[in-house]
Amino acid sequence: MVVMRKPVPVEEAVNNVMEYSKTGGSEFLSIERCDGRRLAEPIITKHPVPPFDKSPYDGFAFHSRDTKYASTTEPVEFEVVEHIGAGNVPKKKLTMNQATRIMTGAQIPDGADCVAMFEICKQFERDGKPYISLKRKMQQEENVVHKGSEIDQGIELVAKGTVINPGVKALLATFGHKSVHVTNKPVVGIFATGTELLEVDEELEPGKIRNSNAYMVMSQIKRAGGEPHYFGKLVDEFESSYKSIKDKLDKVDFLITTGGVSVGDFDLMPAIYEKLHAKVLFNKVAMRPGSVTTVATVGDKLLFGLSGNPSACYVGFELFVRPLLQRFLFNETPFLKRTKARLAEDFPKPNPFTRFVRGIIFIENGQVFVRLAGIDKSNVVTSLASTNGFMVLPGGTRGFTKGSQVDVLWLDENQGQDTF
Ligand SMILES: Nc1nc2c(c(=O)[nH]1)N[C@H]1C(S)=C(S)[C@@H](COP(=O)(O)OP(=O)(O)OC[C@H]3O[C@@H](n4cnc5c(N)ncnc54)[C@H](O)[C@@H]3O)O[C@H]1N2
Ligand code: MOO
Ligand SMILES: [Mg+2]
Repeated sequence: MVVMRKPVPVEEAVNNVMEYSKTGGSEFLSIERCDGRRLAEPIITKHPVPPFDKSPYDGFAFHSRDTKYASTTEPVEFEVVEHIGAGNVPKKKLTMNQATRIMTGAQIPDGADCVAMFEICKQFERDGKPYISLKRKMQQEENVVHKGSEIDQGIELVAKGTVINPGVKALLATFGHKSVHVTNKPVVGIFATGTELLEVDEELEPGKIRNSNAYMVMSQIKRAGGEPHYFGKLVDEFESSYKSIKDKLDKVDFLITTGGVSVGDFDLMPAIYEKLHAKVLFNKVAMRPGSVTTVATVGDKLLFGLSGNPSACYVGFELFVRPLLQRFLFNETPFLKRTKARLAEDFPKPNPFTRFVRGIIFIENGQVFVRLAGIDKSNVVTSLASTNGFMVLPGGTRGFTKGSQVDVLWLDENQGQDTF
């Protein structure tokens, strides 16, 4: 007789799993190879930015007091005593009515407090020497970018756990990080269970299907910042499956199996958990799809028994595995981003359990909408390719009409949130 399982509310199940979360270690990577990884330490400014007073324009630097009486009728004249480009340091200290020809990004010479752009200066020569004249007053500090005006030294700019994007990269380079301290990727092992499974390069045979879950889950692991280790597929045979799973447990940070978690005669995972002396946190969640999702611990390792049905497997990963991987990577907002969206079509099915419908979230006229990505069945695989989020339809409802407001979870969004 099949033992009845007690469904746990999804939020309770997620929070229960998160109690077993752990953070990972860290490693150094070259600045060229750290894209998409997360910082293992904050970026703290090592020096002021900019590190010296500089010119924002190509023009002439001089002292503004010399322009006090400048006008269209009485232009002021400066002798140009030096010429510097960015990267060169001015050697001359300017005195009255002297100017330096200066390029964008070059250091302001001593004795100057402003820069006039080429466009407002008239250039000429007298006795073989370069001169300029100017018909307007300049303000003190006009067109000077001051040392530290962007940011001072010793300030935390980017928090630990932040994803290294091109902007973060610019800061790493600005402050001289040739190698970057990043969080380790969690190593996630995968077994796909099922005698019916063929490998991806095998021809179809009667009663068999190709193993899509393993490749889908590997890709989900990568998207969540982890490193997948695929250990192959297991036929539904107890001893060999038990042994393979036991052998690999201490080689990974997390272990995922797909299939074999329900109540079928060849669903071996419940018996395998028992023989492993695993503590089963739950084996039924009040949600669709993925109600059979099982999470267990063996020592300090978490085992995720995801459903064999592709859509259920996909949802189970995003709700239960992803936040743990994010936490491992020091992400302070490990849960999927949740916002409101309007249903772009009717969804007439009643919901005994909370439903996570694979959806396409889109924006039209500034409003967020969501529509079905395809057939809403646990055993389908075809709706997953266009899925970019889940509609969250609460249990105990009789369906939803077009235009209703529902919660959506965003899958491609890096900016998560700190609660489920
Ligand atoms: N009497 C009951 N039967 C079922 C229940 C139940 O409560 N009582 N739950 C149903 C629900 S809900 C789901 S979901 C499935 C879960 O099944 P399992 O997790 O045990 O998975 P399997 O039986 O191994 O396979 C189910 C289905 O998925 C296909 N599959 C498996 N692995 C893969 C793979 N790697 N790639 C692609 N497809 C895969 C498999 O061939 C089956 O068709 O149980 C219901 N039954
Ligand atoms: O676990 Mo099942 O996915 O509810 O169809
Ligand atoms: Mg089964």
